[in-house]
Amino acid sequence: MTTPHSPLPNPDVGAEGDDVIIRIRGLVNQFGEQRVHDGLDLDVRRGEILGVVGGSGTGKSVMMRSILGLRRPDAGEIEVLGIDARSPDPRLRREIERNTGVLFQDGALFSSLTVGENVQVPLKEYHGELPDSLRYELALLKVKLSGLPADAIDKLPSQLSGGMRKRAGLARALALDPPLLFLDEPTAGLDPIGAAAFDRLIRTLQQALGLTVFLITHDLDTLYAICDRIAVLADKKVVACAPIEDVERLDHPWVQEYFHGPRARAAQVTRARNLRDADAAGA
Ligand SMILES: Nc1ncnc2c1ncn2[C@@H]1O[C@H](COP(=O)(O)OP(=O)(O)OP(=O)(O)O)[C@@H](O)[C@H]1O
Repeated sequence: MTTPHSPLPNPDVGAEGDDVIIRIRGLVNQFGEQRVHDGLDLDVRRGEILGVVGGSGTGKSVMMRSILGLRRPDAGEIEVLGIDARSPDPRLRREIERNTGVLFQDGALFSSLTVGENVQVPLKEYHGELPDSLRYELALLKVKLSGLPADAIDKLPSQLSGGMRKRAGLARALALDPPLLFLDEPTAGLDPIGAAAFDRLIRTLQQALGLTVFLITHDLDTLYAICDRIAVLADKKVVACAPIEDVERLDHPWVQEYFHGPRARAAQVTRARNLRDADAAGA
């Protein structure tokens, strides 16, 4: 699959032997006259953090919604954990839902519920048989796992900072121990230190829990710090899906502008420094 600009096609698609957890083929999404995706292919491998980038309006969120079954595509195939995401069968839909955690951009917490009650929403839906005290304990575990202090569990979202609300959203996304985690702009609105801490948290949780992470971001620091591969959306398709070092070299105008501007250089310097520090700490 090549594009007029792309010497680096989406090389993994169809590769033999990969443990693919999300498989998209020929995806088409259209709103009226506007075609957002036109024959988009993508494989997400088990255990990776896949960063999804692309200009504004290129259809990153629409792709995520299609994978989650929140939008029915106009054409194409999507398999999540081997299940057809387009299936109207509610049991299959539920199976996908039970195995995926989602952190939406705004956290999407219920404002009238405490953090603990928010985290317990999916637990109640899928494990209604559990006693209240155990559900509370499970919620507390997820709250702590997400890096919040234990007393945050009884607070309302409005009593938390933006960064803490993201962590509360993450705690809820992890409530059912899903193997697959979707993050939509997780560091948007955080200051650089808060964003770096959130990146580290995602990496730590991904490694500790063996998660596969589908991460939409504009944040170059996040891409350099924690993503195993980057999928680039442009021209209504995924024009490349590869480690960042390979994507940087892609001969595509948007990629060149994005990965070779001043912000990208700053992110590269930060990564080089972090790698050096990590080497020194390991030496
Ligand atoms: N429900 C809808 N009805 C009509 N058009 C829509 C709808 N949802 C998305 N679109 C259009 O689809 C295109 C892709 O939207 P999407 O939100 O996926 O972009 P994005 O890549 O996530 O952008 P951003 O980086 O700005 O968040 C946009 O032009 C948007 O206006």
